[in-house]
Amino acid sequence: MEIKIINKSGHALPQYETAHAAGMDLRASVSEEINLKPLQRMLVPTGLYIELPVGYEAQIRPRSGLAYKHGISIVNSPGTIDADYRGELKVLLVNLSDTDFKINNGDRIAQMVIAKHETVSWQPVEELTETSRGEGGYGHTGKA
Ligand SMILES: O=c1ccn([C@H]2C[C@H](O)[C@@H](COP(=O)(O)OP(=O)(O)OP(=O)(O)O)O2)c(=O)[nH]1
Ligand SMILES: [Mg+2]
Repeated sequence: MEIKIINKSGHALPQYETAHAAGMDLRASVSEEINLKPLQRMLVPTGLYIELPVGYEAQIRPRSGLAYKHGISIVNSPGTIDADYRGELKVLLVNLSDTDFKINNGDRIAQMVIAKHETVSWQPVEELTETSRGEGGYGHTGKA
């Protein structure tokens, strides 16, 4: 499937890094180095604008390497890009480590997964179908 994209990033288009990867890495498109302090969050631009087909979304997810090695995550993970959004794709990074983290133009800061989604309507009712789980949750299975 082809998706329309405008690339103002100055970098190559996002690509799958391996044959069967689910996500494409997103690069920072910034004019100067960013210094993300501990617990600081920042909306980092990518210079990319996409036109998703109706029925699709894009999810902006953290990269596990950055998360593990540097505590870099995404505040609203997974970020949701709606099919009718025409603005610049941005990544809401947060530094969960206790040291500064520097981001340079072109660094791969996140990954994006394109996914199908349903659009539903509600059927208001008074009762829901019974199940053995019922209202149990939050670790209730396996208890005596
Ligand atoms: O990580 C993200 C999340 C969102 N967006 C863009 C695309 C998305 O379609 C739009 C709105 O996102 P969302 O619905 O998560 O934010 P909101 O706070 O509900 O804003 P709005 O009232 O504009 O929907 O912002 C991004 O660029 N990056
Ligand atoms: Mg919204």
